[in-house]
Amino acid sequence: MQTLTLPRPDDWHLHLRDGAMLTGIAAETARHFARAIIMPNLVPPVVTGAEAQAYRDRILAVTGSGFTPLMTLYLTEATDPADVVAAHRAGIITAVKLYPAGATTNSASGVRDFDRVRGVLEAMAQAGIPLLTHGEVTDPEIDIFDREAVFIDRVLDPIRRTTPGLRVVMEHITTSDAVAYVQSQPDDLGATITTHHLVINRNHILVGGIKPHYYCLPVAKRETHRQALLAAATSGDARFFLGTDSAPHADDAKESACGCAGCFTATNTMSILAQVFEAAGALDKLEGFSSRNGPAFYRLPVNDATLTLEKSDTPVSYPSKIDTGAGPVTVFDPGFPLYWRVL
Ligand SMILES: NC(=O)N[C@@H](CC(=O)O)C(=O)O
Ligand SMILES: [Zn+2]
Ligand SMILES: [Zn+2]
Repeated sequence: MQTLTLPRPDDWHLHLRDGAMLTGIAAETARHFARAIIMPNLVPPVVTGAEAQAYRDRILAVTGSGFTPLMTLYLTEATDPADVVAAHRAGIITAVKLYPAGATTNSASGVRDFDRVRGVLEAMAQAGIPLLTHGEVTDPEIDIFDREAVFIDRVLDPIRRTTPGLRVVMEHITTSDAVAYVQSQPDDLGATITTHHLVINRNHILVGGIKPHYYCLPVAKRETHRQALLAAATSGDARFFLGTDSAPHADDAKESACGCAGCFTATNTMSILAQVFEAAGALDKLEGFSSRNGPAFYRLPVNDATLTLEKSDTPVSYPSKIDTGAGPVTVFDPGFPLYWRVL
């Protein structure tokens, strides 16, 4: 029996939601991951240090202390730089999240005019607080498949040039353009890659009928982009690390005439990744991607605890849905059987 033991992985981009959904899904992550960067796009969003602290307490009440939620603030044009710096200094927050207004789920309170957050970004650069970006422009003229590449040119690169020292994570990258941009920059820039973007391309969403459970933002691109993401994730380059962007929505909100964006992958992420990395001939690179590169970027220790995966001869079973008090949530289906089981 083949086994693989890793330092316990972390998830550097995760949606846990709140209330009944949080209660129903938090264990799916806490079972395998030691820490996660918790996205702040609740309704209403997590914008102050006090709100982040209260949200952290609600998460810990569900997970218990074996899991460490690393909190983020949702950047708005009214964000107070002093509050951000104080929350960071007090150990309440790890990073700040930039959503262009209207770019994705619950982003209406995000940023419209990037000049209006310059003061916050400068304070973050000085204090060493990373900025996490949902990297898509919202200009209706720009095709949805081009929105990430245009964001890099029009928004991200100008922000980084005018804010020296600002550490940035490009979240959930989906294009070869983003991979190339990270590779061209110094190591104050990192990027998370999701599990699902290593598995699906846009055909999975659209061929043979529309598949709402494969719809997320940024939307999956053509196959050449998936291959670029896979090459980056398996390259050993420490600037690329796992952020699942596991984003639960109740099935009735996904299977709708206007379905929500988000794939829920917490349950089977580690099994899928082991399989994908093995198929790419890079099983030895999984440890860096899921357990070492993220802590290195965030200047945190690698976890002492471990996680062991075992390869079976027969496919492992996992639930197709998680029942939550907020309704059932469909678990991402990679479209192939999984043989790696987390022990
Ligand atoms: N990725 C998604 O498609 N959805 C996320 C938001 C986000 O990460 O952009 C969500 O909150 O549902
Ligand atoms: Zn996003
Ligand atoms: Zn997300």
